[in-house]
Parts: sequence; C-alpha cells; structure tokens
Amino acid sequence: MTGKLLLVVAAALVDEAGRILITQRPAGKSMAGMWEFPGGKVEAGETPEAALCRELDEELGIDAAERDLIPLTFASHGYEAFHLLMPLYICRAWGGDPTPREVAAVRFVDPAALSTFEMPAADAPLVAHIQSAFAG
Ligand SMILES: Nc1nc2c([nH]c(=O)n2[C@H]2C[C@H](O)[C@@H](COP(=O)(O)OP(=O)(O)OP(=O)(O)O)O2)c(=O)[nH]1
Repeated sequence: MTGKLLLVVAAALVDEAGRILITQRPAGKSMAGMWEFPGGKVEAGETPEAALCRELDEELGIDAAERDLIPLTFASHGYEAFHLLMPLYICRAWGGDPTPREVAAVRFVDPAALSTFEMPAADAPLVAHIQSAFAG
C-alpha cells in the first residue's frame, strides 16, 4: 500500500419515501462537484459514530443519535495519495431538515437513480449494495 490509511465515516440517510440523501462536494475541495454520502474524517480520540453525528450536524445541520446509525457496509479503496476505509451507516431518523452548510447542494434521490450521479470511485460498490438492498 502506498500512502496512509484514511478512516472516513459516511451515512445513507433514508427518508420516508425510501430515497437516499447525497451531497455535492463544494468548489475548492478535491473531487469538487461530485456527489457523495455525507460524512467525513474520524478525528483523533473520536469514535466513528460520534464523528458521523458531528459531520451530519456540520454539513447538514441535522441532529442524529448514535443509536440510529445502523452499520450497512464499507468501502475500501486505494486512491493515489491514500487508502480510504469508509464504513457506511444507514440512518432513518434524525432531527431537523437537511440544509446544505459545508456542501454545495443536497438531494434525496431514488436508489435506482444514484448511479446517474458522478460519485467518487470508492462509492461504486456502496451504490451497488444500496441498490440491491433497496430493490423493490
Ligand atoms: N464524506 C464522504 N467522503 C468520501 C466519499 N467517498 C469518498 O471517496 N470520500 C472521500 C473524499 C475525501 O477524500 C474523504 C472525506 O474527507 P472529508 O470530506 O472529511 O474531507 P475533505 O472533503 O476536506 O477532504 P479533502 O478535500 O482533503 O480531500 O473521503 C463519500 O461518499 N462521502
């Protein structure tokens, strides 16, 4: 492996209609304009669940409880500069309305439509997993 292992946590927020929330990366960041699952890096001394609740608040202004984060799957992907390890949680309950804060845009989309959005390479297996798990 070249580079370091980077631990990032992410959530698939699911609304009552079964749609999944994705956020758009803002200009100035790596992979700007791409769509992804909300989340971010786990900081030193933080649990993955605490990091995810913090990121959901910072990025979307929503209040999620750790007990409402259900492990779904994970991504393990080698980027040029680092290897990404990213647990993905499902979350169906939170407080507040998701509002773009540190992200360019927020959308709820049908699982089948997820593949029409440009997402980071690491996310392809996650999208496939969600689509098969949510196939109606
Ligand atoms: N939140 C999130 N990050 C993802 C996804 N897929 C994926 O490859 N990533 C990568 C992008 C970033 O390199 C890293 C998340 O870091 P971050 O969101 O906390 O930090 P950042 O955008 O400021 O990172 P960067 O500009 O330094 O690359 O994980 C995803 O679905 N959601």
